[in-house]
Amino acid sequence: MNTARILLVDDEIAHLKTLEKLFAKEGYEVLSAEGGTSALEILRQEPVNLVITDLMMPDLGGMELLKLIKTIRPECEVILMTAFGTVERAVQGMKEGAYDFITKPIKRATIVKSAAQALERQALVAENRVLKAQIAELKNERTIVGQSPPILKAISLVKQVAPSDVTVLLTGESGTGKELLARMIVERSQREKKPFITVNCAALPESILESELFGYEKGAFTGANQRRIGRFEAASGGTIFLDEIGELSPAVQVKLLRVLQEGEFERLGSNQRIEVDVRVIAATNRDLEEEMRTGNFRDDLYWRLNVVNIHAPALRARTDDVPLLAQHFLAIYAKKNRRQIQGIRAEVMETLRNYSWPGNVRELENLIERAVVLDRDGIVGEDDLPDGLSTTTKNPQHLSVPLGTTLEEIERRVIEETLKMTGNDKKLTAKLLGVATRTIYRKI
Ligand SMILES: Nc1ncnc2c1ncn2[C@@H]1O[C@H](COP(=O)(O)OP(=O)(O)OP(=O)(O)O)[C@@H](O)[C@H]1O
Repeated sequence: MNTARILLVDDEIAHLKTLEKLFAKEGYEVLSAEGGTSALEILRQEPVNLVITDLMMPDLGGMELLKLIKTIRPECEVILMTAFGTVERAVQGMKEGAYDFITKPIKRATIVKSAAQALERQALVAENRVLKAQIAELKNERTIVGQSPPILKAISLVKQVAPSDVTVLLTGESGTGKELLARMIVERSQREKKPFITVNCAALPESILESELFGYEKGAFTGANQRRIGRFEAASGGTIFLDEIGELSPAVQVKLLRVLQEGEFERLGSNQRIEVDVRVIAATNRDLEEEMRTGNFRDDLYWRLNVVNIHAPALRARTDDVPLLAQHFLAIYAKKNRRQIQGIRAEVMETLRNYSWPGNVRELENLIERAVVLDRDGIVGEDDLPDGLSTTTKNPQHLSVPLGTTLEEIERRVIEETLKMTGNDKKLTAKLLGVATRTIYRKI
């Protein structure tokens, strides 16, 4: 059953009746008018989604009617029906805002398809308008887009801790927006105008990382031709963001612990103490508690870093944010690439919602950028998605168990399947199942 309302306008009564039957059979609600004037009368009183009108009518022609509709009901779509000799006028009609024109004699399939597409565009435009309004509202949240409870919780914690100098540990999978959250903390802190230095601890080899962070004196090692200050000194008075903190070697962990505890360190090859006032924000996509247990990460450092923990939720745990984020990136990349794109087809949005997003927001961002560049018809459709995305789409998985299964067995399977779905992320699994992480460990 289609809930849309279609108004048919034609002075040829027999033709009008045929169309009435056709669209009623398709399940639409159908209204009809035997001329432009009475069509206008109906439009003034009734909500109508789509008008399908003949061009040549004695009282008020299709073109005039089109212009009036676009004035009084701009959201209403219009399809023009035209006889062979008047195609040029119909083309003119497209310029005036008609969705399509169809030449007589009219084929059933053609007109039904065109009507369905016009209505889809209308729904899309309406949905995009709502999303745009929501995004405008979010502008003062900087670029952190999302309205789902887990991201709102993260944002609210950010606001709460930003003004103090407390050390923050951001956790969450890769691409969930940890760096963005770190920037938001800085922007809302008293250190906003001071240096903000970011270091990706995984990007540098262990030997170089230590000298990058703490600097070195001339002659500290082969190739150290002159003194160089490290990132901690560069960040003095401001903030340092240490990304992928789980990758730190034991030696660097010790030095970092001392900076956090005493605010001091030495450059490589020097005995001189250097004092710094730096706020530390650290991030990791590893399970540091697990790393602690296996002896890869120092307990004392962990507790120093984890004064406040803010968790950036995986995108699959907040699928309600997918349309907002998709729309947000669409606006950004359409502008950047100077492309006019009206929106994203409903079925594509559904595919995106159901996908499991192992690369999280970063993956969604890349996907939309690609779609914007590839798109040729002004609407992001299935053809603009990478091959196989829909087939790899993972609906929130279901577990079916025969009645009579023991609760113990059901629990075991739910935990196993949830672990699989989250890529063995115990913390996320615990969150999804509403239990403490240690419960998951215990059950495993
Ligand atoms: N909530 C969000 N709203 C808007 N953009 C977002 C959001 N979350 C992430 N992004 C964007 O996604 C991309 C990845 O985010 P970011 O680099 O902050 O993730 P990350 O968790 O630090 O990743 P990694 O662990 O791999 O360093 C960035 O381009 C960022 O701007």
